[in-house]
Amino acid sequence: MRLNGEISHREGEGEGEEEAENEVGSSQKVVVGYALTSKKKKSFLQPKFLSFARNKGIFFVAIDLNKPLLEQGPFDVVLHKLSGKEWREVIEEYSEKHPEVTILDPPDAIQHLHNRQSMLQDVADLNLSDCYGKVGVPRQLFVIKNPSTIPYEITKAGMKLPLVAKPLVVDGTAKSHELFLAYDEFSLSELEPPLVLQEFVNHGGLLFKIYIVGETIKVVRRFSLPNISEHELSKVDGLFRFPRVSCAAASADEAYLDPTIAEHPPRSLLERLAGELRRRLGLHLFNIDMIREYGTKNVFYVIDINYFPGYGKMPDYEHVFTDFLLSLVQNKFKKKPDT
Ligand SMILES: O=P(O)(O)O[C@@H]1[C@@H](O)[C@H](OP(=O)(O)O)[C@@H](OP(=O)(O)O)[C@@H](O)[C@H]1OP(=O)(O)O
Ligand SMILES: Nc1ncnc2c1ncn2[C@@H]1O[C@H](COP(=O)(O)OP(=O)(O)O)[C@@H](O)[C@H]1O
Ligand SMILES: [Mg+2]
Ligand SMILES: [Mg+2]
Repeated sequence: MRLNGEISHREGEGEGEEEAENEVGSSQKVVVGYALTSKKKKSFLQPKFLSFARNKGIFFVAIDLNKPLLEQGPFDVVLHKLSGKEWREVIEEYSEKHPEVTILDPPDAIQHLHNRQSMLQDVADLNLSDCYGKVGVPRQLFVIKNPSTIPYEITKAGMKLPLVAKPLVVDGTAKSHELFLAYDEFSLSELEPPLVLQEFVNHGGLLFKIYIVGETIKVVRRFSLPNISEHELSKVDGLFRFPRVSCAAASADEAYLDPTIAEHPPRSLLERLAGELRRRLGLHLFNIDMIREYGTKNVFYVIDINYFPGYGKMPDYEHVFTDFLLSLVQNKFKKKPDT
């Protein structure tokens, strides 16, 4: 946290700084260095968010990727979502030299979500169930090399068709979102490993996106793939690629839906799941794609976890994010030994 006069270059320098002090009633400021793609910057650093944050004394400063990070700042927080080993090394070196700066989030924790096997392992290990419901992971099989063994492996594992085939690696490229529905096990050998094959779970065509920002949880509904009946399964064979059916445009929050399908997961279950995942994953910023097994009251499956997702689409994100950033820095301030 910076006190008056310590600020170097920052986003919108000088604009509204006076208001910031009047508004915030303090001369404390928080400087957040960010390294984001231009797409992410556009969707996340919306003008309304920047001005709201500035009025709370939070300033966003673009990290210059053409200059050494160690020569930039000073920052209270570094917020990043860039791919590649080189960037990971830059952030790791910076974090070692600046333990006082909060890195959102540590690269090795983010890396955990770049593989669809390690991504869901913590949920599987949790085996979360209480009087409010149960959270698991669909049965899945990982295919690392030879696709010709898939039919045998599927049968041996007793996996139920249809299956969803997903690239094992999630690296922000469009390829990592190329998903297929397989109605028979033989067509799967056409796919290119490494893959994860997940049992398709009927869920009434609705998915819950559980956004996590530190301790805050926000749930939104999105349309999803429709149920697949036994009859359809008996008549259809083959492999079908499908688009990103649950993207932001597929919001179901305003739609009239069957309450047994659309009722949000119990809050207590979400609090436990979010708390456990925050701790085990070591992440502050992620969302969880969760589905309710069709016909059950509260049997849920986590099918995807995303690092630093599209918070710009999350209701009230300006307030949630600024409160989160302030709490991060204030908690750090409290922990500082009296100097
Ligand atoms: O994988 P999903 O469920 O579509 O969520 C995406 C995803 O997190 C995506 O990141 P990446 O996997 O392409 O790196 C996000 O893109 P941005 O980082 O550019 O925002 C999407 O925003 C996520 O969508 P959503 O926020 O609806 O979960
Ligand atoms: N096991 C599954 N059962 C039913 N539908 C699924 C399953 N896995 C994925 N889907 C559907 O496919 C969509 C994308 O899958 P997901 O694992 O979230 O990949 P991505 O990272 O590309 O979002 C989900 O939003 C959901 O509609
Ligand atoms: Mg998803
Ligand atoms: Mg995803």
